This record gives sequence, structure tokens and C-alpha cells, in this order.
Amino acid sequence: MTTTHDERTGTANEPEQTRDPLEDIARQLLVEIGENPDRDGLKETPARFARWWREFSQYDAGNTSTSFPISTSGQMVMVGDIRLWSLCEHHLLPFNCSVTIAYRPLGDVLGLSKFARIAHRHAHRLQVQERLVQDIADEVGAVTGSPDVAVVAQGEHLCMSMRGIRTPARMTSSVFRGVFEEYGPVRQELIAIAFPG
Ligand SMILES: Nc1nc2c(ncn2[C@@H]2O[C@H](COP(=O)(O)OP(=O)(O)OP(=O)(O)O)[C@@H](O)[C@H]2O)c(=O)[nH]1
Ligand SMILES: [Zn+2]
Repeated sequence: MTTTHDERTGTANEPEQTRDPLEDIARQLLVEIGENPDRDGLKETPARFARWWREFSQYDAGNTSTSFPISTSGQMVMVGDIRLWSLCEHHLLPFNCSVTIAYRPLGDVLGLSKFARIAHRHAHRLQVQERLVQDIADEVGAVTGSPDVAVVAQGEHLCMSMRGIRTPARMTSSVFRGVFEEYGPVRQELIAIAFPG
């Protein structure tokens, strides 16, 4: 959006809508795949395409750090089955994930919704699933100050299901830090919550 100046009256005109360059990219894409971008059904598509990419790439997860001073005497906190969508950085196609996050609070406990906010923040960029779980674990560790953090994700990638090998499959990736590093009851409990049944 730009504001122009009227030379005659010396007043500022109403802001002009400038076209998002992403609209031109969408038009060109439509032409390249043999479509007519001016046909009725497609007229608004470049603008929608631009809005969706801006929404994806400029996503704001909001405040992810509210915590409360509650004495938890070493208990584990696990937030399971956070559903999210991300975009594969190789093909720009979506993948969905069910993410489970666990940590052992040191002092303060993090607000429940903040785990989903953190997960969505890192999903809203071009990703691979292995890096997604690491990014989430890094931020949970940084915000809570806890060395005991685990993140497990199970996802389906459209780049594998709908194109290429065309085989739906479940990918699992995980990060286990601190107390979760060792195979034992704590890790088993996490796995049981992340993958019920
Ligand atoms: N490890 C991992 N691989 C991914 C992820 N998302 C996509 N891929 C893979 O990235 C690879 C890219 O391989 P390339 O050979 O460069 O590309 P391609 O010819 O399109 O590969 P195909 O998908 O096998 O058709 C593929 O094997 C994808 O399945 C991810 O999150 N993690
Ligand atoms: Zn892909």
C-alpha cells in the first residue's frame, strides 16, 4: 500500500492498493500449466494465492512464554496429539503431523496453550520433519529452562502420497533430551501417550 500526493491540492490521496508480486507468480504458474488466468473461476485465484502465502510466511504464533510458579516436585508434563500442518521444503507440498511434547518443569510451569503455539510457529515455515521436532524442542527448552525435553512427531507427507512414489506412509521423528535420553519408564510413558493403541 502506498500513499500518493495530489500536486494540485497539496493533499494526500487515499492509499493505493499495489499488487502483491505473488499474484504475478500465480498468474504465470496458471499460464504455464495451460490454464487461462482470466477465466471466471480463476480470476480471483492469484489474489487468494498471494494471501495464503503471506499468511503462511508471516504467521505470528503470539506470546509463547507465559509461565506460572507452581511446585511440581519433579512431575512430567506431556501435551499430546497437537495437530499441525507444515510445508515440505523440497516440494512446497504440505505435510501434517501429530506432535507430542514432554518436559520436566524446573520451577515454573509453562501455560498449556504455549506448547501448541510453539509447535505452530515452527511449522509455519519451509521444513523437514526432523528439523521441525528439533526446533520445537529447542524453544521448549529455552522457554522453560528445562534440560528434560522430548518431542515426538508422526506425519504424512503429500510429496510422497500424492506424487513421486505415490505411497502414503507415516514418518516418525523424535528428539529425546535429558531424562528422556535413556530407555526407561519415563520414555515408555511418553511413547504410550504419543502413540496410543
Ligand atoms: N528425511 C526427510 N525427507 C523428506 C522430508 N520431506 C520430504 N522428504 C524427501 O526429500 C527427498 C527429495 O528427494 P529428491 O530425489 O531430491 O527429489 P524427488 O526426485 O522429487 O524425490 P521423490 O520424492 O523420491 O520423487 C524425497 O525422498 C522426499 O521424500 C522430510 O521431512 N524428511
Ligand atoms: Zn516433499
